[in-house]
Amino acid sequence: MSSVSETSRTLSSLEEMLEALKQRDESEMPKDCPPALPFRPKLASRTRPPSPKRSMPGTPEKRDIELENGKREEEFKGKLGNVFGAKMCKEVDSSSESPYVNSSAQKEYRQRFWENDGAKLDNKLPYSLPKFREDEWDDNISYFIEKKLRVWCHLKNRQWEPGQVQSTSGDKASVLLSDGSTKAGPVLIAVNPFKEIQLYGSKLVTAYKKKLLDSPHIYSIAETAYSQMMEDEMNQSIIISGESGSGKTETAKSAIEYLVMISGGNNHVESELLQTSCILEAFGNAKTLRNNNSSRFGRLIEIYFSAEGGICGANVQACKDVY
Ligand SMILES: Nc1ncnc2c1ncn2[C@@H]1O[C@H](COP(=O)(O)OP(=O)(O)OP(=O)(O)O)[C@@H](O)[C@H]1O
Repeated sequence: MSSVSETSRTLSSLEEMLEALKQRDESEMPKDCPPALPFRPKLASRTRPPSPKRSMPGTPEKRDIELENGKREEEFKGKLGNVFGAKMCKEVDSSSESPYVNSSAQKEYRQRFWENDGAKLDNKLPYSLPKFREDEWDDNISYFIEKKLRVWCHLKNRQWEPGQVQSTSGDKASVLLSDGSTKAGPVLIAVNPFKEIQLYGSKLVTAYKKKLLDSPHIYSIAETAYSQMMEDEMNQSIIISGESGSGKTETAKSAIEYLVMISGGNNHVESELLQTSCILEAFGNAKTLRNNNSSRFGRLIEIYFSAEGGICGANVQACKDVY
């Protein structure tokens, strides 16, 4: 009985307090104040609304874009074609996440590293480190223009948009903004066979290297990347994506195997790469319903090649956990 009376006393005092607060709010509220907005219910699921920073570009028809110098300039559909508009872009802030960032601060850092430690380190290593090159930015730009490649531009409104470099002058480039679409290189769709198949090995490597075979294969993708790298002297990327257990790790190993074999068979680097893999897998793999040896982390593998096309080093980075 005593607990019931205690509860009713607490409730009534709470009600009194709420009433007092309500009266105070009403007395402070201006007479012509609009009614309060309806209560916004919480999202039922755990889905997050899209971040405005990552939102997709809007319609390319006619937009007002703030330029680097603070002026605003209208961008018209069809000024230089049907879908594109042209604008000037400057070198972007080095703190941003663009893969195309090549700010003066970064250049200075790499130059300092190379002058102080890089050269000493290079003498000790069994392979050569990639050298610092002053003209790296210019090289990239002329390559992008020639190949009509898209670049990501950081606009003044903090949005990223893809565009095509048209010309350069000094530290500025004239970029034709696109409607948000872009294209990638060749795409391979591979199905995990879940059994040993006779589709790998040195004979097939030779066949793909000599272009005797052109059927879809990870060797064919690796061959294209390698020959484009040698031809254009530009970095190439192979992105392997798919659901858990689809065979990404095994496919990556086949790509490395191919690159090692066609570049002169530097077994030293290959064995080190595979050993690194063992250590990473020991710490970062787990058995799941889909895969007995599932990598619970992403992997960025960089392979460095000499000008002659031989492998001279590699770098493996484990990225964030996968959920
Ligand atoms: N090309 C292949 N030939 C034969 N078996 C394969 C092949 N690719 C994958 N497998 C089999 O499928 C299993 C899962 O492959 P893998 O670990 O490469 O998948 P994954 O996509 O990396 O998975 P996760 O994202 O979970 O790490 C392998 O352990 C192997 O048994």
